[in-house]
Amino acid sequence: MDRPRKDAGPGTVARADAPRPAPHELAPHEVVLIHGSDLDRGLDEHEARDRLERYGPNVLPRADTAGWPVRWLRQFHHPLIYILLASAAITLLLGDLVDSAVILAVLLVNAVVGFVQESRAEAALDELRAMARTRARVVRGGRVAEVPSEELVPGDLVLLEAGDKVPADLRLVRVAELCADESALTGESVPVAKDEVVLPQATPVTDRRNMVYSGTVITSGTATGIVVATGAETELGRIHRFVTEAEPLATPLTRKIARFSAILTAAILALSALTFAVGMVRGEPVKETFIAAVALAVAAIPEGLPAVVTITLAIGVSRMAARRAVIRRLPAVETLGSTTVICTDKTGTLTENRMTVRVIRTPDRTVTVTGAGYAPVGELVDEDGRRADLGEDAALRWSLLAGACCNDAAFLGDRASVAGDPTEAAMLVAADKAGLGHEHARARFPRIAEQPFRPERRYMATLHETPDRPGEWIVFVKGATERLVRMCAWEMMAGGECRPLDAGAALRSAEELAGQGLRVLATAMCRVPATAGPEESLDAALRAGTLVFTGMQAMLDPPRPGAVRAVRACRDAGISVKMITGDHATTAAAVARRIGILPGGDVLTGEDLARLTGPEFSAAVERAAVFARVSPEQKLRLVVALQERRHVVAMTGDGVNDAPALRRADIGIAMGRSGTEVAKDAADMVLTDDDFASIEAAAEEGRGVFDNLTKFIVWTLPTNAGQGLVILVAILFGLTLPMLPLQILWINMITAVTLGLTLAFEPKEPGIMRRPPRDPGRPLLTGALVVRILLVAGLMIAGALWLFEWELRRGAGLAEARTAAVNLFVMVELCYLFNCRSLTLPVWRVGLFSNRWSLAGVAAQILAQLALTYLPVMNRLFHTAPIGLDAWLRVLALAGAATLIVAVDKRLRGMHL
Ligand SMILES: Nc1ncnc2c1ncn2[C@@H]1O[C@H](COP(=O)(O)OP(=O)(O)OP(=O)(O)O)[C@@H](O)[C@H]1O
Repeated sequence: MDRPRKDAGPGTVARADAPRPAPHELAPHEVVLIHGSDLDRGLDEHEARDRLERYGPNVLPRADTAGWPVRWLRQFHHPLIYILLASAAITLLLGDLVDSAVILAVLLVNAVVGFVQESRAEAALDELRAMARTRARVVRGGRVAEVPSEELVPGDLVLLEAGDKVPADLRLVRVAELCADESALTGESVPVAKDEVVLPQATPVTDRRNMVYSGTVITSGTATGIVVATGAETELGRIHRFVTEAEPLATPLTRKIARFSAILTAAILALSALTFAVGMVRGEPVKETFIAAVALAVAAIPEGLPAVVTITLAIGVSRMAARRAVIRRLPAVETLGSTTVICTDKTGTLTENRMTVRVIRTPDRTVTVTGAGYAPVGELVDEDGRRADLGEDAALRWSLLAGACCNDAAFLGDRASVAGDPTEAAMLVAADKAGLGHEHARARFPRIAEQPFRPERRYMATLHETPDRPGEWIVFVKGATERLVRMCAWEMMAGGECRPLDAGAALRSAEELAGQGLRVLATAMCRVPATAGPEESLDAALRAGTLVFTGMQAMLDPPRPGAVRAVRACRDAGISVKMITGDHATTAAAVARRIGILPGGDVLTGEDLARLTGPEFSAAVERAAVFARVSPEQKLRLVVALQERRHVVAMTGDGVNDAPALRRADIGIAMGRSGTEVAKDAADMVLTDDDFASIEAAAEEGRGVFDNLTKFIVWTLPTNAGQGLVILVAILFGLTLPMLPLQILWINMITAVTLGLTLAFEPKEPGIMRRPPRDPGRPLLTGALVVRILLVAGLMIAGALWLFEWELRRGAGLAEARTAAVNLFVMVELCYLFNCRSLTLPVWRVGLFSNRWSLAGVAAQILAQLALTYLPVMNRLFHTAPIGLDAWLRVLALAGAATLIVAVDKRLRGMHL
C-alpha cells in the first residue's frame, strides 16, 4: 500500500488566486498540505468553525419554494371559488352590496383556513426534512467526532464506511476495499472500486477512482478522505444547482379523496345547474335563484376535505415524531395503520445494542467477565471464582488482542457512547478489563491491511506489524464461529502450544453459549512472513485455512425494557412480529423467547430459506417467527413472499444491503442511531432511538390518524349533503326556502372551521390496539356511510322544514322562522360532531374534555349562533331575527331527537363506516 508521507504536516490554505492542481492529480499528503489539514489530527475545532463561516454550510441551495403571496393566491384557484367570485360580482352589479360582501367574506375565510392549513402542513414537512439530515464522522483535533454533514468544511478529514452517504467531495487518503455506488452522479449502478493512487491530470470525473463524490454511496469497505469541495462547489452541486426535494403530499388516500372530490364536485355542480333551471322554469327571480344554486354548490361540496386530510396526516407526523418515529414519506402515516406484519432486526431494535462480554472460552478454559456497560470496571474470573491470570494463558491473551486490534470502534467522550459497532466496543472493554489496554494494544500492533466486516462474509480480518519479530506480520480475525472454524486448522492452548482444531467441540461450545442468549464471536490469529505485500499476505493467510483458533467471546445484549410490552401490544392488535437477524439461530431463539416472539412460530435459518421455493417458501415464511443467519438478499425475498400473501409489511434494516428490502416493504424502517445513511435514504420512517417500541407506537398513531380521517369524513359528508339538499328540495318542490342561501353559506363557513377541523386533533380511542388492522383496499364511500349520509341529511332537512313551518304557523315572522331553522341545523351538526368524535363509543360516553379544540370549537360555534340570532348588525346582514326561549327549546328537542336516532343507528351498525 502506498502509504502517504506523514512528515508533510499541516500547511496553510493555498492562496485562492494561485493556480491549484486538481486534488486527483496530487498525492494524499499534498492534498492535505494544500487544504491546511493533517492526516492524523484533521482540522482543529476553531479552524473548522472559521472555515464554516468562510465557505458556508455544506448544503445545496434550495430551489425557491413559492412565497406566501403565491401561496395565498393559490387558495383562490378552484372552480368553486371562481363561481363564488362570479356570483359576488353579479350580486354587486345587481346592486346588492350586503350579499356580495358576505359572499366575499366567505371566500376570505375559506382562503385563510386553506392558507393556514397549508402552512402548517409545510412547516411539519420542513421539520421532517430537518430531522432527516445526515451526519458525518470526522477527525477534528485528533479525535473522532460526529457532526451534521452541513458543518463539513474543506480540509476536514472524513471517515467513511459501508453504508455511508458521501457527505462532500473527498480526495481519498486511506482506503480498504472501498467500493462506491455512483449512480446518483453517473447513472451507473454497478459499484466502482476506489483507490488512493495519484491519477493523471486529464482523468474525467467519472474515472477518478481516488475521489468519492457527494451524494454517492459507499457500498463496502472503509476509507478516510479529505474534503476538497462542499455544498454547491461539489460535482453534485454543479449538476443540480438546487435541491428540489419537495416531497409530494399525495398518499393513496389523498389521491382517492381527490378523485372522489372531483366526481362529487361535478355531480353537485350538475345538480345546482338543474336547480337553477327548475327555478327559471318556475319563474322565480333570476338573482335569488342564481345565488341559491351557488349556495347549494358551496354548501354541498366538502371543499375542506383534501386540506383536512393533509393536516390530519401532518398532525400524525408530529405525533409520531414525539414518539421517536420520524416519517420521511407521508404515505407511511397512513400505511402504518394497516400494517399486518412487522419484520424487525434483533440487535439494537429488540435488544439494547449495548453489549458486554460475559464469557470468554478458549479451547481449554472458560472465564467469566464481570461488570456491565462500557466502563472498564470489572475483571476476568475463573470457574473457581478467582481472578484469572492472563500472563499464564496465551490463548486468552491472543483472543483478547484479536478483539482489541481487529476492531474499528472508538469510544466517544467519556466512554458514554461509541463510534462504530457495539459488538466491537464490547471487545475493547473486555481487553481493558483484562488489563491489556486496547489503545496500548493497537499502538503495539500497528495495522497495515484489513478486510472490513461484511454481514455476508461474517468476519473481519486485519494484518499488523509486530514489534518483537520484525520479519513477521500478525493476522487477527474475528467473526461467526461456524465461519471461523472453516478458516482454522489449529487451536491454541493456555500454554501457547497448538493442536489440531476440534471444530465439533468449538461449535458445540458456541451453541451452548448461544443457548443462553449470548452473541458469540470467535477469534483467530496467525503469523505470516513479511515478504509479499500486506493485502496479498492477508488474503493468502485467510484462504490457506491454517489459522489458529484462539477462543470465543460471548456477549450479552439485554432485551430493551419496552420490547416485551410492545410485542404483546402488536399481537393484541393483530400485527404479527417476526425477528430477522444475522445472528446465530440459537442466540436468536433464546432472545425471541425472552421477548415473547417465541413460542408462536418456527425458527428458520438462512439455509432453510435457501432450500425452499414457491408456495412452500411463502407458507414457511408465514409460519415462522424467527429468521436467523439471514442475508440481506433473503430479507427482500421475505418481504415479497409476505406481500404475496396479502400482508402489509413493515421491515426494519440498517445496513447498505438492506436498502432494496426497505424500499420494497410497505413501510421501510431505518434506525436513526445505528443505521447507515443509505438505509435511512431508502426508508419511509426512521426511528430516532432504534427501539422496537417506537414502531408499535407509530403503528398506534397511524391507526389514530386514520380514525380521525374517518371521523372527519363521517361528519362532513352527511352535514354537507344536508346543507346542499335543503335548498335543492325547497326549489324542486317549490317551497319557501327554510334558510336563505346566505345563511347556508354562513353555516358552511363557520361549522367547517369550528367543528369539523377539530376532529383532526381527536385523541386516540381506547382499544385502538385491540382491533385488527384496517383493510387498505376498503373504498371511501362504504354502503354504511351512504346510509349514514342519507339518514343525517334527511333528519336535518325534515327537521328544518318542519320547524320552519311550525314557527310560521305559530305566527312568527319569516326571518324568525328561518333563524330557528338555521339554529336547528347548526345544533344537529354540533351534536353529530360528538357522535363522530368516537367511532366505537356511544355519543354520551365521548369525553367532553378529551379534545379541548373541539370544546373550544363548540363554544365558539354557540357564541357565533347567539351573535347571528341577537346582534342587530348580524340580523341585518343575514336577515335573521331574535328567537324566544320556546323556539330554542324546540330546536334543542329536535336536535336531541336527531342525535338519539343517529346514536341508535351507530349502535346497531357498529363502526363499519
Ligand atoms: N464487527 C464484527 N466483526 C466480525 N464479525 C462480526 C461483527 N459483527 C457481527 N459479526 C458476526 O456476524 C454475524 C452477523 O452479524 P450481523 O451484523 O449481520 O447481524 P446481527 O447484528 O447479529 O443481527 P441483526 O440483523 O439483528 O442486526 C454475527 O452473529 C457475528 O457472528
